[in-house]
Amino acid sequence: MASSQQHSLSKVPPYAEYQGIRFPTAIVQEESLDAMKTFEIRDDDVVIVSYPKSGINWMFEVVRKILGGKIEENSLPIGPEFWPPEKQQPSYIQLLETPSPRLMITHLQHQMAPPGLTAPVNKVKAIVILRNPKDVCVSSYYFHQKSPIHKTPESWAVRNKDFLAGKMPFGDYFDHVLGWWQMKDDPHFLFVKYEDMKKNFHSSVKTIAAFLEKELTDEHLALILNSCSLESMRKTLAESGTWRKDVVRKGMVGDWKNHFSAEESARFDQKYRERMAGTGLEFDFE
Ligand SMILES: Nc1ncnc2c1ncn2[C@@H]1O[C@H](COP(=O)(O)OS(=O)(=O)O)[C@@H](OP(=O)(O)O)[C@H]1O
Repeated sequence: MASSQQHSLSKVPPYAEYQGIRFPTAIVQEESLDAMKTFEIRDDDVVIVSYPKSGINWMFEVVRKILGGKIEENSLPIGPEFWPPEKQQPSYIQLLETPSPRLMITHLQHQMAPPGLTAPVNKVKAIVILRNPKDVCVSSYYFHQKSPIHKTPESWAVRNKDFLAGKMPFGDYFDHVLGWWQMKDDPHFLFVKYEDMKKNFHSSVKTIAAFLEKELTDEHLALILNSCSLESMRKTLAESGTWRKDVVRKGMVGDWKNHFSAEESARFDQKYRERMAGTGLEFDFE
């Protein structure tokens, strides 16, 4: 991966590799990835982690509304590895200058994350949002057709194969999920599945608030449930005038059934069994 201070969207190739992982060069630069090795995580940081298209924006809205105050007022989903083209400086520098408490997101794999996030002595609170790979694959297929930072998939069949082969921005889905799953017994980590949020949003929000040590009044809870519903978020993000305008699409579990052939599904199932066997990690696919 070549480092570049000039990274207007039209001039860069869509992806470059860093330590064997593909990154969208329009928003992730080598300098930022290098900086992750020493980027300081603070004890009172809250970090949301996900593989792309797993619901990180949904989780971000929920968490910022639970935390309230300055975090709710000021926060945009900023990842320390990002360098949005419209910004003069990389996000990690902006985050260094951000007063505590900070709320940030990351799509980095476990081994590339700032060491303070995964160290045994960490005090940070990290929430990992996970989603079944079939729906993630479909979500990426549509998002990458719209997003200027991604290559438009050649076809559904190619996207399906590339996803299983791990040829995706931010790397292989299974590597990503299994890397972070190593933290499952760490009390500073909370793992939440997209499918569980869909099934019982009310209890998911309460679990997340308890993890963040925030008491929610009934009124506050109702406000979160309402403002983070699929339709509310569709409206607010569509009006955001940012890349987030295309984030909310169907927002359902099982859309893969409208896209996968029987053969594609069987290939996914086999890969899933191979990679997930013995991890105890299971998803609802329906
Ligand atoms: N409120 C709410 N409820 C349910 N689902 C929601 C919500 N907000 C976002 N979404 C769905 O999350 C998918 C986008 O994931 P990410 O936010 O991780 O995308 S990104 O990686 O930041 O581009 C994308 O999934 P798909 O609809 O399957 O494409 C969004 O629709």
